[in-house]
Amino acid sequence: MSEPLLVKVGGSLRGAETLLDELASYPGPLVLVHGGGPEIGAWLTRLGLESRFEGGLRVTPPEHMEVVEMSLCLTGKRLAEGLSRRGRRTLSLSGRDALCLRGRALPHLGRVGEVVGVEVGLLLDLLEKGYTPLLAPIALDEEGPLNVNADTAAGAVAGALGWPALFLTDVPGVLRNPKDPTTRFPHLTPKEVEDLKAQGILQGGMIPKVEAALSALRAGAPWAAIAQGERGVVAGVLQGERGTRFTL
Ligand SMILES: Nc1ncnc2c1ncn2[C@@H]1O[C@H](COP(=O)(O)OP(=O)(O)O)[C@@H](O)[C@H]1O
Ligand SMILES: CC(=O)N[C@@H](CCC(=O)OP(=O)(O)O)C(=O)O
Repeated sequence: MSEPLLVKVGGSLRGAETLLDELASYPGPLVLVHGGGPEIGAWLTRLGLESRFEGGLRVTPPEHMEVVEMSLCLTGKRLAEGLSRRGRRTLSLSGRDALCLRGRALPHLGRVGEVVGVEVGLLLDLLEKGYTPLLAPIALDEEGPLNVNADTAAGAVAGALGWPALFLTDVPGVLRNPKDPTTRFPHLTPKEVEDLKAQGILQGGMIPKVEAALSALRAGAPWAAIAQGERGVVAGVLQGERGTRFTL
C-alpha cells in the first residue's frame, strides 16, 4: 500500500499537465492544498489593485479579500477538473466548507492569517468515499475568511493529519543559487535553514515554504520535502533522489 501524502501544488505550476498526470496516477491516498499567487496577482492588477508583500506574504486589505478568494476558488475548480478528468475524483473545497480550516489573523497584514485548526474528519470521510480533497488556503475566523499562504496551510494540514508533506513548486528544491538548479540542497535541518535565511539565500515565496515544511514536521508529519512538480517527482522524492528533505 502506498503511503498517504499531503501534496501542496504551487501556483507557479499553473497549467503543468505532466503534474496533473503525476498526481492523478499516485496509487495512495492524497490530500491536496493548492496555491495561486500568480493568478491572484493578475486579477488584482486587472482590477487596478496593487499587492505588497511582507516576508513572502501578500498584505491583504479587506477590499482585496473577495478577489483573492474568487481567484483561489477558480484555480481550485480548474485543478479538480483536471485531476477528475484523469480518473482521480477530486473535490475542490476551501477552508470555509464545513468550517474545515479555522484561522487566526496575523498582525498588520490585513486579512492574512494562519491555520489554528483542521477538520481532519471531513478529509478522511471524503477519502474513504473515494474522493481526493483539494483545499484552497482560505481559513475562517469570527470575522470571516482569511488569506493564508498556501504553504502555511499545507504544513498545518499535513501536521494535523500526521502525513508527510510534499511541496511541489517550480524549482528542484532549495538552491544555494536560485538561478542554478544544480546547487540543490538534498537535506536541511532547522539550524541550516536559519543560516540560509541569515545569508539571504532564502527569499520571497521560498521563506514560507521552508517554514511550512519545518512546522509540519514539528506538528507530527513523518517527513517533509520541497521538489519540482514534474513527471516522476513523487517516486524520486520517496527514493531520496529529488528535492530537499527536512529533518528536525
Ligand atoms: N534559495 C532558493 N532556492 C530555490 N528557490 C528560491 C530560493 N529563494 C527564493 N526562491 C524562489 O522561490 C520560488 C518558489 O516559491 P513560490 O514562487 O512562492 O512558488 P509556489 O507558487 O510554487 O509556492 C522559486 O521560483 C524561486 O524564485
Ligand atoms: C497570505 C498570502 O500570501 N497568501 C497567498 C495565497 C496563495 C499562495 O500562497 O499561492 P502560491 O502557493 O502560489 O504562492 C497569496 O495571496 O498569494
